[in-house]
Amino acid sequence: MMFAVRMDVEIPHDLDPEIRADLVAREKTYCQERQESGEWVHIWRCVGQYANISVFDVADNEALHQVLWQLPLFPYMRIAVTPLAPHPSDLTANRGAP
Ligand SMILES: O=C(O)CC1=CCC(=O)O1
Repeated sequence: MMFAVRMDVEIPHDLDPEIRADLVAREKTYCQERQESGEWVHIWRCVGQYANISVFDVADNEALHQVLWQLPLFPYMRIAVTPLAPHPSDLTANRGAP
């Protein structure tokens, strides 16, 4: 199943800089591991915002929940999930269809 996920990050300004740097570094490693596994298909920066829009390809709702729940920055994020379905006008998805 495909999902679009918007993540808005709000790290408290008074968080210890070392803890902040560690969280951000672990977030990057985690994100790149999930990209390697094929679950995290896209990540795009929302220009001018500490936010991203990502696309996930996972088995089901529970699998997505587990991926998101384990984000190191999860406690500092607002997350909005949109389930995706093929669009009837998508040439790549409908090649060969009548
Ligand atoms: O910078 C962000 O948008 C938060 C984030 C999610 C995965 C990652 O590497 O950073």
